[in-house]
Amino acid sequence: MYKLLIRPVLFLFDPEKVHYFTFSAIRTLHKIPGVPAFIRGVFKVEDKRLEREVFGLNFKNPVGLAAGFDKDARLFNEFSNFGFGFIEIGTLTPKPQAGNPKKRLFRLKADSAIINRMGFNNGGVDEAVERLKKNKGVLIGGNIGKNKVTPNEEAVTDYMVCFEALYDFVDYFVVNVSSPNTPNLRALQDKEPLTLLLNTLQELNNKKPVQKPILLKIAPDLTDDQLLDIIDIVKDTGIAGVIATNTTISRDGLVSENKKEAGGLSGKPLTDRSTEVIRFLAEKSNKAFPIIGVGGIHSAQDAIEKLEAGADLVQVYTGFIYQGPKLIKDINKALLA
Ligand SMILES: Cc1cc2nc3c(=O)[nH]c(=O)nc-3n(C[C@H](O)[C@H](O)[C@H](O)COP(=O)(O)O)c2cc1C
Repeated sequence: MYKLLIRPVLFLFDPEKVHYFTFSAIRTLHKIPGVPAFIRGVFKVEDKRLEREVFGLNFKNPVGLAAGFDKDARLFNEFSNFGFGFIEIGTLTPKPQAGNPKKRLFRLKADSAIINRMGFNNGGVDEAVERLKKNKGVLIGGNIGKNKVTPNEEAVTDYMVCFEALYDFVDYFVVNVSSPNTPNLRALQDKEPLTLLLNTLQELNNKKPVQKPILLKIAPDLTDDQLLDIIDIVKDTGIAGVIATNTTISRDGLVSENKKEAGGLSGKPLTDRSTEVIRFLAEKSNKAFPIIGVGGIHSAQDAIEKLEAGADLVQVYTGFIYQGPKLIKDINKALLA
């Protein structure tokens, strides 16, 4: 129904407007008695065999909603009704920021892809915390970043502020240094600044009565040498794992007119590269740490390939837009087959 009826209408309009319209529609629908239970009935697949224990957390199933969709933690309770095993909110920054000027989100329909240059538009971490207090039991990842105006030399403080604010309200953390849309952010992926950043957060974490898993989200554009550095950094800093991958700056093989837009590319053109990164990390590290696989999952088979390449969990974003909520059910059903 989504691909035949809903998507053709949604795709007639500006993608960012559709995003906010969809949020209002889902919120409104959830206020109608019986509808949340109906949505759960249609989409949720509950089965012991889908449960996973990864970095000490118990996931009801291995399919999550990737960061950037519910940046401000507005709708995580409602989204979990569509069958996700976990929801990653963010990227959040200490202070609210508007992000880049519109238009900044582009569909590449012929490529089953999206280009975005949102630039961490978000209402700031404190506002999100207020909403997270209304969590009805959803497993939440908190994806954190730095404000655009914060120079890289002071970036550590921004991540610390977000870590402290979110600590009581998320189950795991994601350090995002891989978005292509905040100038110079990806320089923080270099060995020295990254080690400093992760060590500092680990120190904060170690002071807490309970340590929360901290993961690093990486770009698909890293070279093999840089990926080997990442393996060393994960070992040296003792963080819990890696999310592979964020969007790419590559434009290889695209046919859509919008391919010239600046920003990060997600969706089908990213499928193979992100799986390759997962396989490389898993093989070269001898599976030393858990990996969340994300990038171009548009079918159950795409998800299975990532799990077989070494991912412990997967996330979807662009595939959710192109395929609709049935994608999550398809993946979970396929895992039971
Ligand atoms: C519009 C949009 C906004 C995004 N915002 C974020 C973000 O704020 N933080 C982040 O870590 N990743 C962000 N991402 C990246 C996704 O979480 C994901 O890593 C990437 O899109 C690849 O997965 P996909 O091909 O399933 O979309 C964003 C992606 C899109 C399309």
